[in-house]
This record gives sequence, structure tokens and C-alpha cells, in this order.
Amino acid sequence: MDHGKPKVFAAKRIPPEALAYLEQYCDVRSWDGDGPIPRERLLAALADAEGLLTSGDAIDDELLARAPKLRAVSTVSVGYNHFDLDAMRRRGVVGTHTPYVLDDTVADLVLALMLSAARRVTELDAYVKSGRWERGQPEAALFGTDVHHASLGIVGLGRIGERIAQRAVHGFGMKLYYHNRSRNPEAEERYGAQYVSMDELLGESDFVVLMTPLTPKTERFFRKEHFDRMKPSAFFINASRGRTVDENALVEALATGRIRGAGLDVYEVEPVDPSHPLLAMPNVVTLPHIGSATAQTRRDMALTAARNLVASLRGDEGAYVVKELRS
Ligand SMILES: NC(=O)C1=CN([C@@H]2O[C@H](COP(=O)(O)OP(=O)(O)OC[C@H]3O[C@@H](n4cnc5c(N)ncnc54)[C@H](O)[C@@H]3O)[C@@H](O)[C@H]2O)C=CC1
Ligand SMILES: O=C(O)C(=O)CO
Repeated sequence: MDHGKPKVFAAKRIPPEALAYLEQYCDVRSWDGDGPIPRERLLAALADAEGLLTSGDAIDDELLARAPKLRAVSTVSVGYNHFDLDAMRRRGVVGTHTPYVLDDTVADLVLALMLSAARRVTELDAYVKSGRWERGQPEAALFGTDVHHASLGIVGLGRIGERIAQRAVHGFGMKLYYHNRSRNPEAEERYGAQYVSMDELLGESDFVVLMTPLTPKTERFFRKEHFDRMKPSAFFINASRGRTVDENALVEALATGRIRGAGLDVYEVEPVDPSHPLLAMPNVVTLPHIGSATAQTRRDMALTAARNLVASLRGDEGAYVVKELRS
């Protein structure tokens, strides 16, 4: 322990390299329990902390009131919907995140969801493993849908969206539509992406990929009227946040055959309830929020988060401060 170093609390386990970096500059205490830290333990640990490294803990008024010395919160994620930005601004607490380092890894997973849903990979894997593959069955029962040269609509063509676009257009020859808050001229140039209204995107796309952050504006913004406008042959892919979608409307669209299938990495409530109707649908590929979950990328994210925390506490340049909290 070094009294000259700022006290920080790591509310999640981080790889040794990131921890070693943090320890060079900070007096670090870490949560070493299994699973997420209980809220009360977290609040108690923050009584004298100047910095917090976290991933999904809600950074809200209650937490900030219990952490009077807190100056910086660094999340090991690019999404920061767990930050109460107004509360942090009021108390002058800096918030940072980990953009860029995970873009390719998440984009790979989105392609995996598209391919799995369209070619029925998980459904047919279960079919083979359960011994149901026999000669003489009608082969059409195993047919899927082509991904190559199909049309893709990305809602939220940002950092990750662009990496998806690159794979889809240059790798699979897909035609690309997108809808954003504002146009992305570089992506239009690089990928021939066409900026369209939501209506047009939904009506034209064989695959609709949702990649917006969760904000007050995007909370449950994808709802029944959107599924109703999609092609009945289309697939819905969500790797953003579950709460951007009205999940009941998604279930209904799938159950009534209004859309062909879905690929999901995220859910309204995580972990998703084992009795959730989505889990019983063979045309839905479900993953446990693993968009960025490769060993290398999680190491890179932890190191970025550690660097962000140190830079914020030292007042150095270079931390990825979330855009709403930049001065
Ligand atoms: N499944 C997973 O494991 C992961 C999920 N994510 C999620 O992906 C999100 C996006 O990450 P990035 O691409 O780095 O963010 P980004 O900020 O680079 O891109 C987001 C895009 O969404 C657009 N957008 C925002 N609000 C919109 C609205 N109301 N309507 C239409 N478009 C809107 C923005 O214009 C921007 O182009 C994260 O915030 C996070 O929630 C990120 C990493 C891993
Ligand atoms: O970074 C994020 O926002 C995630 O969801 C996990 O990588």
C-alpha cells in the first residue's frame, strides 16, 4: 500500500497485465468473489475510493452519494447505459469506456448470428446430435436462406456497425442500407452504404441488424410496427442491448411467422429466464451476451479500462471519456 497513490476499487476481476498496470499508479483493492459483486459490498468498498473500475454496475445517485471521494469511473465495456450521466455530471465524476478495441470481435459475432440464423446452424446441429438425421428425409426440410448477396440494413452504423459493413459488403457481396441519427459519409464511400429512412430499411432488408447504444431515445424503440414492416423472409439480429427492443413484440413477430428468424446476443433481462419463449423457438439463435468475449479482446478491453482510469485520475490526456461527459 502506498499513501501517495489514489485508492481505486476494481469491482470485477481483470487480467494480470491490466491489474499490474493499475497497481503501478494506484492503491488497488479488488472484488475477488465469484460472479458480480453484491451492491451493498460495492457501496461499502467505495467509501474512500477515488477511482472505480467496473463493467455493468449502475453508477447512479445512490452509489455516488456513498462514494464522496470518487473522481473517475472506468467501465470495461464500450456501452455505458449503466452510467447515470446527469448524476455523474452534477458531481464532476469522469466516466470512460473502451471503444475500438472490440469492434472486429463484435462484428465477427454478428456475422456468426446472421449465418447461424439463416443457415439454421444451431437448429441443425441439435438435429444431427440428437440422431434425427436419417436417409430418405425430404432434403428441403433442411434448406436455409442465403446470406451472400442478400441485403443488410444496419440500424446504428457506428464503430462496430462499420466493421460489420466491411465483412458483409466486401466478404459476402451484400447490399447495404443504414439508418443513423446522422449520415456516415465515410461508410457510404467505403461500403456503398445507402442512408435510408427506417421504413425503407425495414422494407428492403433481408437482415436487419440493431447496433445502436441504449439511450433514453433508443429504449424499446424497435417495436411491433417495425417488425410489421419487415419482409416475412427477413431475420432480425440484435447485439446492441436487449432493452432497445420490445421483446414481447419480437416474440409475437417470430411466433406468428411475421419474420423468419432471429439471432440474439442480448436480452431485456440478463441472464435471460430459462422459461423465456424465445429460448423454445428453433428459428432463434440465442447467445449469452458474448459479443466481445474472446480472451484477447477482453484483455485489450481491461488494459484500455485500466489506462483510462489512471489517465482520468492523473488528469492526463488520452482517456476515452464518454462523449456526454467531455468538457
Ligand atoms: N453484444 C455485445 O457484447 C456488445 C454490445 N455492444 C453495444 O453496441 C453499441 C454500439 O457500439 P459502437 O458501435 O461502439 O457505438 P457507436 O457510438 O460507434 O455507434 C452507434 C451508432 O448508433 C447510432 N445511433 C445512436 N442513436 C440512434 C438512434 N436513436 N437511431 C438511429 N441510430 C442511432 C449512432 O449514430 C452511431 O452511428 C454499444 O453502445 C453497446 O450497447 C458493444 C459491444 C459489445
Ligand atoms: O462492451 C460492451 O458494451 C459489451 O456489451 C460487452 O463487451
